[in-house]
Amino acid sequence: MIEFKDIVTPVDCEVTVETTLRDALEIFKKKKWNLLPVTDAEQNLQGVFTRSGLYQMVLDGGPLDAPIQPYIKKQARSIRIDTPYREIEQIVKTSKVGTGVVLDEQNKVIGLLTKTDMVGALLKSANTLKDQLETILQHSNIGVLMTDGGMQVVYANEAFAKISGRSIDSIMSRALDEIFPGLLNEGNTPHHYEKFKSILHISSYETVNHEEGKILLFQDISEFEKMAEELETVKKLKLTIETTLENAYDGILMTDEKNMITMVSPPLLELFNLVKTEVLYKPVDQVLPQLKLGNVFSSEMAEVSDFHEMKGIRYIVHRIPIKKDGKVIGAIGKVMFRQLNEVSELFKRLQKAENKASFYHQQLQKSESARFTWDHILSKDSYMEKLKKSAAKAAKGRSTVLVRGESGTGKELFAHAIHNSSARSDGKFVVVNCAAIPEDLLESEFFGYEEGAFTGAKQRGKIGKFDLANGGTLFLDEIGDMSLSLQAKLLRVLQEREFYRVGGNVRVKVDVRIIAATNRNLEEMVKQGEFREDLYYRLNVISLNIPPLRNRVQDVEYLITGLMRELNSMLGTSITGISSQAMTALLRYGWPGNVRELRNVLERAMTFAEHGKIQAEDLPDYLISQLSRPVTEQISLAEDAELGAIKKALSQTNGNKAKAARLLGISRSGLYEKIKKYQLSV
Ligand SMILES: Nc1ncnc2c1ncn2[C@@H]1O[C@H](COP(=O)(O)OP(=O)(O)OP(=O)(O)O)[C@@H](O)[C@H]1O
Repeated sequence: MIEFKDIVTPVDCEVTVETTLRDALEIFKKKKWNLLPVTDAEQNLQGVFTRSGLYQMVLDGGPLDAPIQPYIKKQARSIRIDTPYREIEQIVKTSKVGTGVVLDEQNKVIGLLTKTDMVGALLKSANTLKDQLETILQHSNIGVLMTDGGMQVVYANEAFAKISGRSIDSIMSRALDEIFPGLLNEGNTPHHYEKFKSILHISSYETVNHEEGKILLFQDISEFEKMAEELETVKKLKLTIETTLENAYDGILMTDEKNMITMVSPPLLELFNLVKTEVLYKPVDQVLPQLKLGNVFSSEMAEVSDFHEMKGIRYIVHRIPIKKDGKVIGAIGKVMFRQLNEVSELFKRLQKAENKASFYHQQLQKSESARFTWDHILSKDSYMEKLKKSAAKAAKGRSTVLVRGESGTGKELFAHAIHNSSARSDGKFVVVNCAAIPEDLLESEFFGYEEGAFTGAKQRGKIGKFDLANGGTLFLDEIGDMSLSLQAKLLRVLQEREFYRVGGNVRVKVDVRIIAATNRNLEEMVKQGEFREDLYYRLNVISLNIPPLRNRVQDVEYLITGLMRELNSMLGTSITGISSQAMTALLRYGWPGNVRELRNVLERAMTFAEHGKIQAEDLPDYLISQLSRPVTEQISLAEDAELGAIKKALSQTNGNKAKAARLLGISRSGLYEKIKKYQLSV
């Protein structure tokens, strides 16, 4: 930067009003100045003695010793040394006076400012400027090309050489149109110049010859294109994250480096009752302080919270820091509650299954002992009550008992209770399911076999069920499924109270009470020759006929309550309620599988039930569909009562319609009509 003091010509001679023409001539001869500043003894400016003043004095014939005083010009042009350089430039350009006197801050004369000084300085600053500009242009990544008025290239920088793929030497001093045809026809407004992948600006300037030269600037946009591509990728990535978040199964939110919420998933908003627009760009520690997401900014580590609860829903928070170059620049909060509930649901079911397994394990240990008593047979039905009483009486004797009824009505339960209330309750209660054991094994199951009776395994012999039940009760379930040959052997034991083991010839005496059960029509089987008549009579000494559940109208609701209590202790649950819809569905159903089916349905529903109550949706579909049965199929309360009375009468009379009609006080044909109306299967 040029300063004024750098271009001032110092004055090293003293010229006063007394200076003589001779001295003045001497100074002018030596200095080539156009004027001499005239000062007093304190260097204050008195005026100037110009070269033309000198000539005038000589022409006037002034003696050489005469003082120059009369020829001194009083109005001298002076400039203070602290005048800014720009102003000096202006003064020099406009002033008619070629030379000015320079004064210091105390207005004392210190030098002269000549036009030569000024031109020299301007030239120097122009050169500096040129050097600076050239340095900038050479290092700029904007390609620069300059022509003179004749459109010949006068300047090109490195960046242009790079953009155009030409060396500077091959361009310089050549006609622009020749090297880059058509370039000059490009418009003056900045635009995309495809050939050089640049934005082109063309502007004009005035050359020293007052012609119009061109300056062409090329801004490389391949960098921008790369950036735009990157931006596009970032945008796509953002969209992907947003879509993922929108559809996330769990609650997720993200924060930035100031821990402000930048993204949030709908399940999270739903869980915490929040509105997206109200939480976005808010500090997470203010909106959801319970998540403690700020923790990861100090710990810089991912962490998992303890269990929390919201609206009765348990959740855990997984806090994850987002790091860049080792610095935490945000956080992700993952609020897991859905899987958690599923897992805990599975866990609950596992626990229930375990409880069940241990229950069955205990029961297994108790097998061969009768577990149930009359109290376990739940019923409010008066016929059932009577049946229990008669069975209890029969239990006291020794007679064989035949328990009949559809599958699942509780035949085995009766057998248990009979044994338990009999005099042989201390003895074993041995169960044989005649339908479940293969025919060829049934005999050895019953009577056992002697050591070495078979070649092959189990050489040591086997104790049969009769042996086991000695002194106790043998419960022959599904007796109707026993083969005729075995029926004969069974009959013999019943008659003679002794038997032979398989492969043995020693008579074994036994004292066993037989309780048999079947759901088959033995009378019909006898008729068909499938069941021995003599055995039938032998078994049918005391016959207990358990009515199906559909004929025990009051029992369904009573059993539901009782079975739920029992199942709760077995499953380890505490389901105590049942919705009225679920109850309606259960009451409307026909229960072909009887109490066993009801028990299974309840067990399943209690496994699924939440909040301590069975809902309709916890029931299997075929039961839910009871709710949507057409109205015409449904019956009124009065009809319900009527149906109940008919069912009861029929079950008390063992399906004897004449007796049932009498009991109901209606005609037989009237009963037939009603049986048809209610589609009863009798
Ligand atoms: N009155 C009742 N009170 C409580 N539980 C009952 C009652 N009747 C039956 N159950 C239960 O129903 C299920 C079936 O009972 P049980 O095995 O005694 O029937 P069943 O008539 O012997 O069946 P199957 O002929 O198929 O052997 C058992 O879990 C039993 O505890």
